[in-house]
Amino acid sequence: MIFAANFKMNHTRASTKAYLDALNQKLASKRSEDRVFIFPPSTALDHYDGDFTIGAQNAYPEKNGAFTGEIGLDQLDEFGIKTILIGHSERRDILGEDQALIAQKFSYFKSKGFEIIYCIGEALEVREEGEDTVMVHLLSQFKGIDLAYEKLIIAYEPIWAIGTGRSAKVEEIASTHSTLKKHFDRPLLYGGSVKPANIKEITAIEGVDGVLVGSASLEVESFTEMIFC
Ligand SMILES: O=C[C@H](O)COP(=O)(O)O
Repeated sequence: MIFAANFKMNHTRASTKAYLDALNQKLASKRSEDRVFIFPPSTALDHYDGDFTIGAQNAYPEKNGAFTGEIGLDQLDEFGIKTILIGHSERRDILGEDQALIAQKFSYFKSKGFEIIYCIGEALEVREEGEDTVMVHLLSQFKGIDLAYEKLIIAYEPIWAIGTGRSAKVEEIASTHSTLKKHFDRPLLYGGSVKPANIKEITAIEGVDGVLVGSASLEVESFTEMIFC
């Protein structure tokens, strides 16, 4: 099982270090087959020792250059970062990343051998049109994405469940994951209001290979409670 924490625009260098120190103490008894990823803000990227993988929430698909406000490969290399989130709905909807840029990022970081957690998800109005419409939308988000890439992990995150405290229903997750998995043979995470109260039922669903957690990962106690569920 994969447990990934996306801090989004939360935590600092200091609080991330404190979080990871506390996490390390708890991971000693982690199931060996489980993997833990932490995606802190870019300002907190650094070399950290521990049984977890640190990843970048975002980066520009260039080594370096005139890209004001961005970080690129050079800045990730400095801290040995080789894992990245791409396609998160907040990058798509708030930061305006279109599929062309997302695919460009995917191709670039794939060419550099990065492990990629690639995010897809639909808005409520798409979900309300039914499963067939949802699937057409989700599959459209794979345009330009190599689904056979061996370092690819996919995260299905219904946008209407993100940050709402209400995850998708078990049957919705089961059905969507089952259909998606007909299109690729890669780990598939669920994200969208995962928390200690629902982690057991969500990770028990066939086709769920892990979770990508936002709000409920911000406190180390909550995140580790889910890892040891
Ligand atoms: O990347 C994490 C997802 O956006 C889920 O966020 P959430 O757990 O706060 O709903």
